[in-house]
Amino acid sequence: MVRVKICGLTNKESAWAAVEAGADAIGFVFAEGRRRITPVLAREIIRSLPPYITTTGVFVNEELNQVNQIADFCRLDLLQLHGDETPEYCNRAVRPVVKTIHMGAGVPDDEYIQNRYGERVRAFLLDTFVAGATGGTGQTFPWSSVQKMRIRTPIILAGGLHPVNVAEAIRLTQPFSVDVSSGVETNGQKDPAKMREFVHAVRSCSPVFFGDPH
Ligand SMILES: O=C(O)c1ccccc1N[C@@H]1O[C@H](COP(=O)(O)O)[C@@H](O)[C@H]1O
Repeated sequence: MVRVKICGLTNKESAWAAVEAGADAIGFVFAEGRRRITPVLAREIIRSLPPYITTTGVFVNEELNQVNQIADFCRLDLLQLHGDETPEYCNRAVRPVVKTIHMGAGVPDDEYIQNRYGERVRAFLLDTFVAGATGGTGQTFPWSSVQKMRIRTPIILAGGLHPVNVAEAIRLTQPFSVDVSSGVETNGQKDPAKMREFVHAVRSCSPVFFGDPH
């Protein structure tokens, strides 16, 4: 079953709507941008959640002590790092790390990435490279490039997914999980109906893995 993470939640109502839509994981952005949330509010939301929902904090080139403090304060389960964080940085994080690979027109040097980060991260998140941005852009990248990659660590597919395109994205990339932010928003706010449609689309197409998913 392909897991679903809904990211960029900024208030309790939308976090609960994501959970009620069936998301396995939810994400809070602590980096600059319109979806930024304060640690105090994120902690309050996380404390209110039911069990078995994985909570993720999104950071971009943040000072490591600050990341670790926020992780402890909010009781985050995972850290999603979207900048130039090194393997050593990932090693010293107090929570398991999901490291983003920004996908451009071609296939990245995935063997190099796997060798550097593979032992230090829980998963790689593939997001679209957009000049001047670090994530949450709503832009897709060519999914066919994922088929050429030899990453052995679980892959989370992100970047411009929405309820209509996610089934095709899963078919082409066979990820462990998908991650969405812009594609379940209306006028910049999380839309409960779109979140439900997104989860439904993923559940309707998810194959059962018996092999080695990535
Ligand atoms: O959502 C943001 O504002 C954000 C800011 C900085 C880094 C990452 C961010 N979000 C992540 O970006 C991807 C793709 O989002 P989208 O679906 O294309 O809008 C996703 O993993 C978000 O977690």
